[in-house]
Parts: sequence; C-alpha cells; structure tokens
Amino acid sequence: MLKIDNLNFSYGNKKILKDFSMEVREGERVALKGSSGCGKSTLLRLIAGLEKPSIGNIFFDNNNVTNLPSYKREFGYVFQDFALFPHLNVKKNISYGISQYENSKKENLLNKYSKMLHIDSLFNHYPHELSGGQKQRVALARTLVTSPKIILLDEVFSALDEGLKESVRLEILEVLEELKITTILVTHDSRDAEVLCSKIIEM
Ligand SMILES: Nc1ncnc2c1ncn2[C@@H]1O[C@H](COP(=O)(O)OP(=O)(O)OP(=O)(O)O)[C@@H](O)[C@H]1O
Repeated sequence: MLKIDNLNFSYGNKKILKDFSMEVREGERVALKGSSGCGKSTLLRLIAGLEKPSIGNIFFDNNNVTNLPSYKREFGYVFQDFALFPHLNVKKNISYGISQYENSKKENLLNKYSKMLHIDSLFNHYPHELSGGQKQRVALARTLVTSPKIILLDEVFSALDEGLKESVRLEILEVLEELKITTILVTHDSRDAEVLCSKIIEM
C-alpha cells in the first residue's frame, strides 16, 4: 500500500539516502532501525511530505504522492519531542487538527481516543503539568483523531524513563493493534522494534 521506490535525498551536497526502496502493506507495523544520523527521520519527513526527494517516488494505494503536499497525504506524524502546544490544554491540543469538525463528531473522536489512551481525566491540564508518558499519549491522540491513513512515529519512546518505557510500549501496542493502523516507527532501540513491529528494516 505504501511503496518507496528508489529514493534519493541530500542536504546540500551531503547525500543522506541513496536508492532507498521499501514496501509497507496495509495494517503492517514496520520499524526503521539504524545508527544515529543514517537518515531515519529524514525518510519519515519524505514520507510525510515535509521534504522532497531529488530522485525516486512514493506511492500510496498505487497513486504517486511524491509531489503531493503534506496535508493532502493525510499521514499522521508524531514527533520525537511530541511538539504539544504549551499554551493549549490537553483537550485543545488533541482537537487542534479537527477544530473544523462539527461539535458532536469532534467530541466523539476526542472521547474515543482519550479513553483508549487513558488521558480523558487530563483534559484541563497543560503540557507542562504532564509526565513524559502522558505527553506522549496526548501527542498520539492528537494525531489519531485526524484518522490518518498511516501513522509515522519518530523515536517516541526515547524521552521516557527506562522504568516507564515498557508499560507505555505495551499500551501503545494495544491501541495500534486495536485500530489496525499502518505504522512506521523510527527507533534506535531494538526493544521498541520487537514489541511494536512485525517487520524491522535496517537502514
Ligand atoms: N535540516 C538539515 N540540514 C542539514 N543536514 C541535516 C538536516 N537535518 C538532518 N541533517 C543531517 O542529515 C543526516 C540524517 O539525519 P536524520 O535526522 O535523518 O538521522 P537519524 O537516522 O534520524 O538520526 P538520529 O537517530 O540521531 O535521530 C544527519 O547527518 C544530520 O546531521
């Protein structure tokens, strides 16, 4: 369903990706692993449409989306640092991307994903009042309410304490399995890849 075909990308004259190809089937969860600086986040940015390849194509459901702007791809991207809006409470952070929806639809989505991720009691809190694991779940909920066709997770566990990581991984796994959402996870941690993904691609 997602096909990356012969992608090349450089920052200036520094080559980051050379003839990179991969395929991800619908509902599959794939981990991209590799050493620091090998281009994992860059590949996610290319898939999301935040960067454009110099050569190569990205196909989604047999459509060439290489030149499609990011918002038209409808892929969800959860950043490493979660990038929550500090001046908005949890409820407003989560509903940010669906503010144009009518109220009942918005409330339904908000409630569904907040319950699923156990953050429905935190609606009035602000990001600085949340733990790392709570911030991560808010960031995930904010992306999931938009019903993305694919979810791109960039090192989303790396900011968490070791003691918390495993339980958060398992919780997130449960949600992704329930939704059967196609997922691409960037990580340098083998355990993230083992727990969450059925396929691991070494870059
Ligand atoms: N905006 C940029 N301008 C120039 N070079 C960049 C830019 N962003 C990243 N790079 C470089 O591109 C290379 C790939 O970066 P990228 O963030 O994709 O790596 P990564 O595999 O995700 O690394 P990490 O595991 O450390 O997050 C690195 O050498 C990085 O320094």
